[in-house]
Amino acid sequence: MTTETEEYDVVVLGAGPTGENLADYARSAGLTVALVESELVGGECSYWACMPSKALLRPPTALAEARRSPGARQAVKGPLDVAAVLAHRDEYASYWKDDGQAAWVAKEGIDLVRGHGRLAGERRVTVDVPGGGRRTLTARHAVGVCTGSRAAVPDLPGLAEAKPWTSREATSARQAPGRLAVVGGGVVAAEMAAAWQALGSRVTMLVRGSGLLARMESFAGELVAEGLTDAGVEIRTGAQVSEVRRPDPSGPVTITLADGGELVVDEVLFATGRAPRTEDLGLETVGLTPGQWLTVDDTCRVTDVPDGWLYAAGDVNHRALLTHQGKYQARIAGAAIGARAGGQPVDTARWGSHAATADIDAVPQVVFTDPEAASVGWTAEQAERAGRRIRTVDYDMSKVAGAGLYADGYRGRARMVVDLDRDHLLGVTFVGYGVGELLHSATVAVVGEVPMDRLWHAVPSYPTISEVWLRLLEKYRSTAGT
Ligand SMILES: Cc1cc2nc3c(=O)[nH]c(=O)nc-3n(C[C@H](O)[C@H](O)[C@H](O)COP(=O)(O)OP(=O)(O)OC[C@H]3O[C@@H](n4cnc5c(N)ncnc54)[C@H](O)[C@@H]3O)c2cc1C
Ligand SMILES: NC(=O)c1ccc[n+]([C@@H]2O[C@H](COP(=O)([O-])OP(=O)(O)OC[C@H]3O[C@@H](n4cnc5c(N)ncnc54)[C@H](O)[C@@H]3O)[C@@H](O)[C@H]2O)c1
Repeated sequence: MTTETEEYDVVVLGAGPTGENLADYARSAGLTVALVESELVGGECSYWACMPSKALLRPPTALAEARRSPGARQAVKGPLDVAAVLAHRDEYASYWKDDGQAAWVAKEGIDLVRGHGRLAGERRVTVDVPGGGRRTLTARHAVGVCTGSRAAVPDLPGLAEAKPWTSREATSARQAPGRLAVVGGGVVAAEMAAAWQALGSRVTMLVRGSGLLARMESFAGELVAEGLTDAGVEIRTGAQVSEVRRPDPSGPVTITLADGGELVVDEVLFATGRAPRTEDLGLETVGLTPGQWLTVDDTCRVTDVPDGWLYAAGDVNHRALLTHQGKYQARIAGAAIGARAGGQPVDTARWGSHAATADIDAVPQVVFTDPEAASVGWTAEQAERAGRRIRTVDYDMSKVAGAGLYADGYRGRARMVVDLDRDHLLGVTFVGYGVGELLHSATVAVVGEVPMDRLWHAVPSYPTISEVWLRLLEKYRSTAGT
């Protein structure tokens, strides 16, 4: 076993979107960087999450959009070409090969170290390299943990032996199962139910709560559920799975529910949340508990480790489990590491260059179902829980001229949450066709804390779906003081 020690300014564990960006920003600050990856450079997002899932969802949505447009509808003659969709997905997952991203890492002057990395005490990392052997890396300034998350599957009788799908199989499967059960009511569950129903499966969602997308405004889950039901998905709420059996490994799965009911399907997807990839990371060598999410300050420094050399960004710190937020944290942490290494001032004030702020107060998210659900910032309930004095304004998006032109029979709803004391928006939610691309306007308004009277002067183009902004603001002004 090799024990040679190699020294870098910064060692980054995990080359997902967060680790790649942290390495890049630390390198841009003039630091030497080693980036350690045990699977594929690009992480979950590139191969088993964002990219393949969106590649599966876009073609059915495009087809549905054509069918909602008179004239185009008549030109759509046949069904979805499932083989072509799956081929498109394979291309977007780079055929599960990371040559392109590894080449980018090399071009940026970052040293890629392949293998499983673990902390081995302060500023020290060991890497078990493929084919045997171990490398030891030390970091002069910082170690960044960007090891992401994995699917969390509950401990139910028979489940492990039944080999359920997780998000990995749901995004990489080569054919649609005849009958698919989806357990969970979050984003993965809703998106994957939409995708596989469109690709030919008969999908049943088993949701233990009362509806979908519980973290968004409740109308988001309701309208997305309506869309899924219209597409043929059966949604059972209040459905708690108690047991799963697959006696013949190549046969069907029997799911038993807590109320005694049974469901027989060809595959079952557990989309029941995420767990941190920290259980085999040597956390115990720096006084932390293996398997925990890593708590960080706003510069992404792990708070429970003295001397401020350990950073954690992306899913693993549990602040906002989204690629764009992991990359944002990486930009902030990379800049903070660079500034601290160079003895420069660090601006940790809210919205400062070294303080992640948006990942708590202004997280944008698009759920790529049909209709889409898009939100940024706080829901009315979150704002009220935080003790803010708010007013919510809702608008039926079907009344917007641009929405009617966009799709026949447009269905959708928008809400803005106004902070009455600070006079700006705390959150905005849009649900409807094509609203994903509308979301960034709301993100700018929330992050910029644009005063409501100034927002009035942000005139949306006619006739676009964005005109919903005008309608919301008109309603807000006409009901002022109510
Ligand atoms: C089905 C699905 C769809 C999604 N869709 C979206 C979307 O549309 N938009 C969006 O913003 N987010 C989406 N997400 C969330 C997004 O995938 C994650 O937020 C994102 O991947 C987190 O990036 P990360 O770099 O923190 O972690 P990851 O992408 O998980 O990368 C971590 C990397 O670390 C490596 N690693 C782990 N442990 C070690 C170790 N000990 N040594 C070396 N390497 C290690 C892993 O192999 C991996 O490559 C989706 C998630 C799922 C499951
Ligand atoms: N388009 C996007 O931005 C996108 C897409 C997919 C995933 N993601 C991100 O990935 C993360 C993971 O998504 P997710 O959907 O797996 O998690 P989630 O936390 O959003 O949803 C988990 C769901 O599973 C249910 N659940 C949890 N434990 C259960 C159990 N034991 N039995 C039955 N139901 C159970 C929860 O009630 C919830 O409905 C999210 O934070 C999400 O933001 C984002």
